[in-house]
Amino acid sequence: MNSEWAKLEQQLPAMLEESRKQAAKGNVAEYIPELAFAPADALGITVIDLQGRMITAGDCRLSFTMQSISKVYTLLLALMDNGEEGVFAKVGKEPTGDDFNSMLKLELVEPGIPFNPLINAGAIVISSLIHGADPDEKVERILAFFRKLADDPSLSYNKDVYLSEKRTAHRNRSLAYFLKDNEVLDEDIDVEEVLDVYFKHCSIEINCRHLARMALVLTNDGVDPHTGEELIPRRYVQIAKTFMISCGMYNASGEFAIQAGIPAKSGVAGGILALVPGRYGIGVIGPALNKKGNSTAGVDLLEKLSQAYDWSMF
Ligand SMILES: NC(=O)CC[C@H](N)C(=O)O
Repeated sequence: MNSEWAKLEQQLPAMLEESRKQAAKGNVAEYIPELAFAPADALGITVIDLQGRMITAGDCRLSFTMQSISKVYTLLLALMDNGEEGVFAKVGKEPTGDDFNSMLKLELVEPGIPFNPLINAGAIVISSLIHGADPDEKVERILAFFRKLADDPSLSYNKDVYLSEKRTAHRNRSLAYFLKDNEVLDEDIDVEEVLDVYFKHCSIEINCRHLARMALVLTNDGVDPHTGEELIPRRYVQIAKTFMISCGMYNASGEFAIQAGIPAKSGVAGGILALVPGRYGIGVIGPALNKKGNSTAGVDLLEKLSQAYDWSMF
């Protein structure tokens, strides 16, 4: 393993430059206007191991918003707040095969609960399950949890991205009102308040090091590798990692499982959080996306790394 680390350190910069070429095949997300300002040809990566060693390459300093990556950790907080039964009464456990913001199956399949917590409809329901007296308290609890996981007390959400999404989220708004009509969001729930929590956690600003560190806690079964504190019960980490394999890369999760075979979660700002179980936490940023909403260069780099170092779990 030590020799793998040394090889990785040596080979990563060249591999990254090779994968960067894939950025030209993608486009930066524009449906949230503020995301369109991201540098399309950027690619960066940070890898951290359980001893706390770190390797970085490319544009690893770039700041960006978590977007859908945050859904893995709001799911974990919702599980810690409500238990498995409470959560899975409201969201399912199956991939959809549809786009992440699709409404299709909500009407098509009874009982109208979202198929899983990583599509937008599912994550909006998860936002409604986070404990807190009001939206501000819920957001504060999410931030406090994420700060511990990322080991950075200054973590916060990006106001410009939050407001940009809030202004333009017609589709998410329609999903949420549909869920309210289906009574998946209870009668006493204010839809706009739930959406506000959702937009804010999607707008949490991070860099590759934060992602790698958040992944490392999952790699280590929920235990902070440095303090030894249990931050997440192991059972819930197991659930989150399973969802990352089956749904983490949207409707390209099957393809990614075949090519890379490691748990991962992408977001439309171009971030990917990935982990090599028992070994590494990985954060990647590459803002240019393919049609399914995953970073073109980021996916290419993770697939090449996994194949070169035999990381697939399968
Ligand atoms: N796929 C994503 O990253 C989607 C998150 C984004 N905030 C949205 O709701 O559309």
